[in-house]
Amino acid sequence: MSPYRNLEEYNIEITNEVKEHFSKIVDDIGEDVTREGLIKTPERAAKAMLFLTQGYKQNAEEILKGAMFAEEYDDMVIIKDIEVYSLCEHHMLPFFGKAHIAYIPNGHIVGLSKIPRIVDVYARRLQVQERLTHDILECINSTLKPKGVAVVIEAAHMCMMMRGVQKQNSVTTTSGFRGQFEKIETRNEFLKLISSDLS
Ligand SMILES: Nc1nc2c(ncn2[C@@H]2O[C@H](COP(=O)(O)OP(=O)(O)OP(=O)(O)O)[C@@H](O)[C@H]2O)c(=O)[nH]1
Ligand SMILES: [Zn+2]
Repeated sequence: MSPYRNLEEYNIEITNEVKEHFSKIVDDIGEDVTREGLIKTPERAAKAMLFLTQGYKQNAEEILKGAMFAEEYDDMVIIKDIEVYSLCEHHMLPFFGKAHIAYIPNGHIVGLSKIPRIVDVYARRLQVQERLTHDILECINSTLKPKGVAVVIEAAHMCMMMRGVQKQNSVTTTSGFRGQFEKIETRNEFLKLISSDLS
């Protein structure tokens, strides 16, 4: 089975069930679900929600294992500014921002696109930013077994912007470091490179 399962493979019964729930929500908030503009809304919302949570059906380890190549390169590899869109598990509202990821190979490198792909696998679930950071970190660490891995995520949370505390400019930064990145010099080099426009 492809590790990149997507919407086309979604179970029609689940889509219809989620659609019925959205229909009820539209009704419960006082809207007219039969109004022209809203007729297809429960179905669209169901498909959007299933798309945004498709990570539960995907396997990040398989994605990484599918493109690991033996290579004697033992310097830092950094992929920065990877867009992240996730849903906070408390309010099911989006949080979004950027992930910066680095690893130091240990006999194997990985296809570059696979790093953003595994970010999406873990982001497309109900998450907290801390767990998202650690899920990505542990997946790379246990699958690629590099000499070191680092993950930094900077994100804004709609549940803190549109409602609740209503702060528009706060950004949450989470990070995780394993192996050689636990050494302060290596970690600082990574942090310096992700803050530069030239890395
Ligand atoms: N640590 C962490 N907290 C998060 C994340 N996303 C949302 N939250 C927080 O989850 C908390 C849930 O707190 P509750 O008091 O149960 O919910 P609430 O009454 O809606 O809280 P307010 O947002 O303060 O109105 C809030 O403080 C949110 O800011 C996340 O990724 N990580
Ligand atoms: Zn929230």
